Amino acid sequence: MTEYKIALVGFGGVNRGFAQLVADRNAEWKESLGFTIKIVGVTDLFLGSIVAKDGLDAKQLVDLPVEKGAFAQLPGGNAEAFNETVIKHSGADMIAEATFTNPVDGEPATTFCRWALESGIHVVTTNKGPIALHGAELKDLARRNGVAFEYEGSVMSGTPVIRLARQALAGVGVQGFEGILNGTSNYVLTRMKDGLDFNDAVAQAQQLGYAEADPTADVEGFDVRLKVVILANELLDARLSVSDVACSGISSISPEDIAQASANGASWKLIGSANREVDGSVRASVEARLLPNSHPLAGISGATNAVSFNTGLLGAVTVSGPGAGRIETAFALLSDIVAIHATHGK
Ligand SMILES: NC(=O)c1ccc[n+]([C@@H]2O[C@H](COP(=O)([O-])OP(=O)(O)OC[C@H]3O[C@@H](n4cnc5c(N)ncnc54)[C@H](O)[C@@H]3O)[C@@H](O)[C@H]2O)c1
Ligand SMILES: N[C@@H](CCO)C(=O)O
Repeated sequence: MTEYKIALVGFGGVNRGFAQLVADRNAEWKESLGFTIKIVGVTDLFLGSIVAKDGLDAKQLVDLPVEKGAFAQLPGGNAEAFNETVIKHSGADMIAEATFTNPVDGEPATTFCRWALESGIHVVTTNKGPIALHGAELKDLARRNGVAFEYEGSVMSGTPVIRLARQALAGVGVQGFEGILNGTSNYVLTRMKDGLDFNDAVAQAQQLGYAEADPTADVEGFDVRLKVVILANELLDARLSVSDVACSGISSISPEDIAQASANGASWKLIGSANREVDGSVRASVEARLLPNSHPLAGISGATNAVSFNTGLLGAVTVSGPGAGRIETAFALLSDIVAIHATHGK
């Protein structure tokens, strides 16, 4: 029986959700997936860090209070976040990187991924920064070190998109895509339609664990821009940079705009898209669009996301499911580990 030793880097909503899955389902995974997970280290800027090569009690981790330096309350724990020690020296086979997404330079998460990959440690991550901004370098680093770099949760949370398109749609001829790729902004637009004020709707999305550390990234389209870059580079071989993608958000949409759209049988949606042009180049954008209610994306509500791939052989192929959420995104980490088990399993 395979037992994967994992270190959790960042212990906010997503990795705490992952610890919850481990606490609840490890025994079941032994039967259904052929492996179990042992958490051997955790590090978080706010909570501190802890290493236990014999394994930590996942339930105890889940129940840890969200207080500065809280890991010091556990035997062997420390109030300081010894990120490098936990990543390189906890004895982990893999790290689950889930610190905040930095849309400017992808740091410090990119450095955390490099430390792991250079040390021959697999990386699973839900963080969009390292992939959108340094994806080619990190994939190459993983390949050269014989380890995996998996990031299914970086787009549409636990809903399968990246591996689905990469594997199940291989050969179908993906020409482009358009989608609702941010849970927070779609939740905000939906709640505004119900009559809630913009700021209250954003606060609710934060409460529910959907929003970025700085929700400006959600409502101004920056988060979708990273996801468009990730999908375009992955599926259209586009080699796009963030600066190649024109980007605007939803913050200028007023309650009156939303009411008027409803009266006219239409809905405002934040749409990320990319398409291959006749000359082979890829054009991508993020913008709020007014969709008639007959449009397949118009009825996608709340934190649900959807992406429609324009393919040569099948026409439109649309995937819809949760776009954000702690447990939903923690599942993406599990799906990455399942993929690693299939390709690198012991
Ligand atoms: N929550 C979601 O629905 C969701 C969905 C998909 C992807 N993501 C991405 O997953 C990642 C984690 O999301 P989350 O909701 O858990 O965020 P979060 O803000 O709840 O947790 C992030 C944690 O990282 C820690 N951290 C920040 N800087 C650090 C550093 N330098 N060293 C160590 N720890 C550090 C913070 O203290 C915090 O506890 C983010 O990159 C986010 O964009 C989140
Ligand atoms: N803040 C992001 C998390 C998922 O990437 C969202 O709301 O979609």
